[in-house]
Amino acid sequence: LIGITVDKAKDFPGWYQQILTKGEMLDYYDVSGCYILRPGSYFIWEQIQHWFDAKIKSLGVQNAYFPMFVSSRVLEREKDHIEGFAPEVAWVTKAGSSELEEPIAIRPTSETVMYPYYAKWIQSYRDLPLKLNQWNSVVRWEFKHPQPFLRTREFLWQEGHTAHLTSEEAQEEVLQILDFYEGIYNELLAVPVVKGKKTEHEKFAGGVFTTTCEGYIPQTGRGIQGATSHFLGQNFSKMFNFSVENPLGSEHPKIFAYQNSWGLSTRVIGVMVMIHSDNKGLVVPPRVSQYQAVIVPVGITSKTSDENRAKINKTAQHIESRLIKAGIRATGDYRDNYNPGWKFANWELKGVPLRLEFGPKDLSEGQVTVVKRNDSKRMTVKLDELEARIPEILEDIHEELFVAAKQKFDSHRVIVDEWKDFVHALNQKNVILSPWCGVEECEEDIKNSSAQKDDGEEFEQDEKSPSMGAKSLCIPFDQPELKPNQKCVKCHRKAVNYCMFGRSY
Ligand SMILES: O=C1CCCN[C@@H]1CCCn1cnc2ccccc2c1=O
Repeated sequence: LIGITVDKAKDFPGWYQQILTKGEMLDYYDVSGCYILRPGSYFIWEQIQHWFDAKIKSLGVQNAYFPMFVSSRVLEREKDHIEGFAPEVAWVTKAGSSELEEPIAIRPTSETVMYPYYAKWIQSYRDLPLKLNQWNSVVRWEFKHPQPFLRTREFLWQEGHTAHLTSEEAQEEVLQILDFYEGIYNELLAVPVVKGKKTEHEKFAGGVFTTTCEGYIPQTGRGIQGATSHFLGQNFSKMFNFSVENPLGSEHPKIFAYQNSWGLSTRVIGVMVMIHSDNKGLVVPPRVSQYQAVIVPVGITSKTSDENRAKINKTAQHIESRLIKAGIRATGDYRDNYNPGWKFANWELKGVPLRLEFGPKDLSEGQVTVVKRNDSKRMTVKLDELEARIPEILEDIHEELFVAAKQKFDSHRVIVDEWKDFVHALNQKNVILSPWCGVEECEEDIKNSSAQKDDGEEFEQDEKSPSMGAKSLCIPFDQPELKPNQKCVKCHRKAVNYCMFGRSY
C-alpha cells in the first residue's frame, strides 16, 4: 500500500517528510535546504497570494519587482542592520569561468535594494505614502538543520515596504497588516495564532518594534513565528536619507519618512501541514485545497452488468460536473485499474477534505455517500440537495479543524508565575505566559535555565539539534492581568508585563 509508514506521535520529523512527499506536496532537491513545490502546495500558496493581494490592494499597496542581486557596496550600506545576518548571505562570485570584479549578493530581503530608490522617488510629502510589495523569493544560507517549508535556503514570500508622512499612519498600517496575517492563518489555513510584540532582543534590529503572529505545533509543543510586521520608525529613511518638506511650511524642519516592512512566507504551509495532518496523510483545509471533493464510483464488481456500470460512472461524472458548476473544486477517480479501497487511501493521502462514494445503492436511492477527511464521519446526501449541502459540509470541516487546533493551542498555553513550575510546564509541551521584568539579561537567563528535563538534567546542546531553552515568543497583545507588585517569574524584579515563552523553531 502507498500509505504512511511512520507514526506522527513516534517520529514526527519522519512523518512530516513522508506526508509531504507521499502527499505530493513537495519533493527533495539535490541542493541541501532547497525543495520543489509541487502543484498541491503551490495551489495553497496561490490561494494565499490571491486573498492577501486583494487585502493589501485595498490599503493602496502596489506590487512591484526589484532585482534579486545586491552589490556588496549596497548590501553593506547598513552595517548593524545586517551584521548578525552576514553569514547567511549567498554571493555570486563567478560567471562562467571568469571571476566577477565585485561579488554580488542574492537578496536575503530587499531593504537595501529598494530604499535607495525610495530616496530617489520621494521628493515631496505629496509622494507619501509610498506602499510597495514584492511577491518574490529570497535566499538565506542557513546552517541549522533544514526543514521543508519551515527552514529552507530559498523560500517564496511577500515583502511589503511602506513609507508614511506620520508615525501614526505607519503604526496603524503595521497592525492592519498583522490582522491580515492573522486572517490568512484563521480564515484560509484554519490555524490559530497569538498576536503580540517581539521583545527588544527578538525584534528586527533595524526597526523600532516588531509585531508577530505566533503559531504552536502541538506534536513538539514548540512555538513558531508565523509572520512579522515591523514599524521601522525613521531608522532607514535617515540611513538612506529620504526626507520631505514639512507640509506645515518650509520654516518647519524636514520630515524623514516613517516606515514599515512586513513579510509572510511559504513557512505557513508547513505550519498548516504539521497541525492538521494525521497518520493517513495530509489534511488540507477546504478553502485552500486544490480539490475540495473527489467522487469515487463504488460497488462495481465483475457481477455488475455493463449497463449498471455505465450508469454509475455516468451519474458520478454528472455529480462531479454539478459540483464544479456550483463552484466546488471537484474531481472524480474513474480509473478502472485501481479498486475503491486503493483510491480512498490515495485521496486521503493527498488530504482532499471530502470523498463522495457513489454505488448501486446510491444510484437507486438518488443519493451519494459523503466521507469527511478530518473525522472520517460518513453521511448521506440526497442528490437534489447536493449544491446546498456540500458547501455547508466543507464549511463545517474548516470550522472543526480550526476549533480542534485552537483547543490544542489554548490547552497548552499556561500561566506560570513561579519559576519552580516553569521547566515542568515546558516539558509538558506547553508554551508559557509568565510575568516578566523586561530585562534582556533575564530573558537570556530564562532561556539558559530552561533547557532541562524535569529531574534538572541539562539537555545536551549542539548547534545542529533544535534548542531546548525557552525563548521569548512575544508579548501578547491580549495580556493576563498583572497582580499589584507582581514579581518577574525568574529574577524577582517587578514584572512589567506577561510574556509568552516557549521552545521554538
Ligand atoms: O522580516 C522582514 C519582513 C520583510 C522585509 N524584511 C524584514 C526584516 C528582515 C530581517 N532580515 C532577516 N534575515 C536576513 C538575512 C541576511 C541579511 C539580512 C537579513 C534581514 O534583514
